[in-house]
Amino acid sequence: MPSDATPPAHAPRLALIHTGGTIASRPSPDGRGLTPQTPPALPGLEQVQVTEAQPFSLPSPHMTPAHMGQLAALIRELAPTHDGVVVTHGTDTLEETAFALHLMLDVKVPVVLTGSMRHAEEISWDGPANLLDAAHVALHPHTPGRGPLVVIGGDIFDARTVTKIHTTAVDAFGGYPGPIGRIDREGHTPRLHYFAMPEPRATYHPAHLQARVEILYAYAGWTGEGYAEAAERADGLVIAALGTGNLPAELLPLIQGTEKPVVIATRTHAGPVLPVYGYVGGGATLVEAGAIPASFLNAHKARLLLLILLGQGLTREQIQTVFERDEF
Ligand SMILES: NC(=O)C[C@H](N)C(=O)O
Repeated sequence: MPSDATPPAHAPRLALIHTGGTIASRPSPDGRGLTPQTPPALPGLEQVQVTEAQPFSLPSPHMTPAHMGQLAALIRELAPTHDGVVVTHGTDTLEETAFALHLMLDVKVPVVLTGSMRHAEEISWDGPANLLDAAHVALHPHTPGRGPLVVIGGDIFDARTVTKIHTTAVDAFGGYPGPIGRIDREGHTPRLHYFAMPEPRATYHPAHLQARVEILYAYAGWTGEGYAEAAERADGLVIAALGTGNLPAELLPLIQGTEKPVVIATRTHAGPVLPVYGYVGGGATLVEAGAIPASFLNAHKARLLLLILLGQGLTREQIQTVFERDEF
């Protein structure tokens, strides 16, 4: 597979958007632990014209769908005058922002998200290398058409499948089936390989991101605690169910009695939700009761898809079709 970047005709223009996270963090002066303070500087790209923006500076557990919408709007504004966009972001919810952008953005230029696991005052500070990798990936001629990507530790991930798999390791990201590409450096020269072809994807234009979608997490012995309350106050539910999308028997009548969309994801870390089991609460009975299998999306990505589809005014049947046909 080709690996050398073709030099562009003009100086490449990169939009660098900072949103906070550990990549912008340091120990706070009051001794209370790390907080986002200073966005990281982009090292070693003298030939590139960089425009920086910082719409907000948050630890990523404070990110909301509204922030994701704000970020999408800013990227739409910057994309026409840039060749690539890099977003620095906390790693905790990075996959959610990446997937929300994947669903909402149809800009022509690459969008690459990155973060760091160690802060600027640590000996193993991984911010500069991740940022430089992300910039190289964003400006590489083989990147357009792949949707927003996540670059961490030299691995390049698709927004649909990437997930945080470790709380402290520098290689904190994975997901099934794994990276779609890899960036390394030979001296100062980036070497980039993609292992997958760009794939078509659907994009959505929700009128709002305010739908309330709650996630319930299944476990052995769950008899539906919390379900009725969540179904009452939310516009839709996602259940991180068991295995291929099964639940304890007590959940079946609850789902049968719910008009609002109920999406069944899995708490297992890889693989699709398939309605194969016919015992009470088995996936086949849940689908018969109207539940919607989440395909291979994890619960928090299924939640964002449902929230965006509700925000676009889709009916439960239309939502089911999107999930069934993997239109994301
Ligand atoms: N490594 C990180 O960025 C974690 C941090 N708590 C955040 O997501 O903002």
